[in-house]
Amino acid sequence: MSDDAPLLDVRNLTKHYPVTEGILKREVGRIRAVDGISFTVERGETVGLVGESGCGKSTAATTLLRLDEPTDGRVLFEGRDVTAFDDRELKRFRREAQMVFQDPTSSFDPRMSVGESVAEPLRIHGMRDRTRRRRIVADLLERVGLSAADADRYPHEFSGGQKQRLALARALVLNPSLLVADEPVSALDVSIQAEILSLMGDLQDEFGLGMLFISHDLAVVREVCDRVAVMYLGEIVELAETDELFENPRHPYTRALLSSIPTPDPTKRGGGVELTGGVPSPENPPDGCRFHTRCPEVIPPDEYDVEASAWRAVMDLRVRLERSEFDADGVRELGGDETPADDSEAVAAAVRREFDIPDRLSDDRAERVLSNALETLAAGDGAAARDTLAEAFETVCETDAPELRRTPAGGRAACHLVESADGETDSGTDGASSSHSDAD
Ligand SMILES: Nc1ncnc2c1ncn2[C@@H]1O[C@H](COP(=O)(O)OP(=O)(O)OP(=O)(O)O)[C@@H](O)[C@H]1O
Repeated sequence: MSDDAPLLDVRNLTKHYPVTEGILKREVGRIRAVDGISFTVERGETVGLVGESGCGKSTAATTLLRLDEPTDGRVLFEGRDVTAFDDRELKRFRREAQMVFQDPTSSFDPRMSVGESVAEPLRIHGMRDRTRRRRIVADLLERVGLSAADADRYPHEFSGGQKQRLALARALVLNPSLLVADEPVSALDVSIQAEILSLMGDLQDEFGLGMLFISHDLAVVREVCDRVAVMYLGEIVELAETDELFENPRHPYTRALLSSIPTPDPTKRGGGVELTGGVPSPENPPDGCRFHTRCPEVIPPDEYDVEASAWRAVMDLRVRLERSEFDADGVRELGGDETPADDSEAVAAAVRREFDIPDRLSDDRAERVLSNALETLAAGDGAAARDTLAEAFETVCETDAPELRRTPAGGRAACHLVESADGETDSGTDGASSSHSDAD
């Protein structure tokens, strides 16, 4: 053990779930649930892990605790390599690192009194003395705002908020130094959420806990976290001090997430960033920057001067063509009855309307490429249209995966647009890759 080492140091953590087929369970693909994430949690610090549903937050939690075996990467706990722990070391680690889940109801056995449930980890870890167990539980129940007498009651007698208090008591009964909380308040009424968050803050101070706080609720994350890591499709795209991240988000995805937080002041709401398209499948994530298929700031090639919204619209058409979700038949349907199938101009206009592409792009050369491609599409050759657009409009965002680089403000972001600490905007210039620790 080393006192200088971070409490938790996650390096290049990876978890892929195999996709299998047939009785022989032949592997035909992999779900890249977590794909090389690195971050640290210091003693007493709360680090938030945020991102849309399915981006890999829960998988990150369970694999770093080795409740699920990682596919690759290392997890160091107080400098010791959790990924190399044998059964005995793992048992000890399970005392030091605890998890709290979203749904407190399913985490209690309805047939056990809550006192027995809270004391269970003590029993499992060898404390035979029943009276001592009861004393510890009574003390903890009081510390989480319940009463010692509650120990003899059963889970159904408690509200959701009270059950989450019980879950916290159980997580703390072994005196851990790390708490991983996966959406700990999202199943609770908003009025109760604040109480539980405040209790968690108090307990954290009291127990000196480091905490990984997983949530899709950015308003909550802003309240409780010291630093925040933003995940997209299995990767961390930005990591920064909470104030910095909320005041000055560097990654377009972070900006889009923040813009979806409702605020009481309608003039401040949103900033109007709207993401197009759904989240791609983690089984087949996009090449380059995984966010490029939805990014409002996707970079046009140098040779064209096209405004961002028009460029995004053209990219949306490209994404649909690449995924073969849109072809000549789809194009004809767009036109409806008024558009004769052989009127290629009318069909092209219908495609522009569908994708919000302007009638003319402001850049003449880009417009020529687009009109040619639309004509080919209207003539029934979607693949050729796709190739024409791909060749002429290739962007760095789809060819190069940006590395997670240090920003001038001290955080990290993985985007070709983000200026790194040394003033560069190209990738790979300061060596701070996503496979390195973020211990700054
Ligand atoms: N056991 C599993 N087998 C196969 N795929 C899985 C498994 N567990 C998770 N996944 C997939 O991995 C991806 C990440 O899931 P995960 O639950 O970690 O995301 P999340 O960000 O926590 O989402 P949510 O906020 O909805 O819980 C998803 O595509 C999910 O379907």
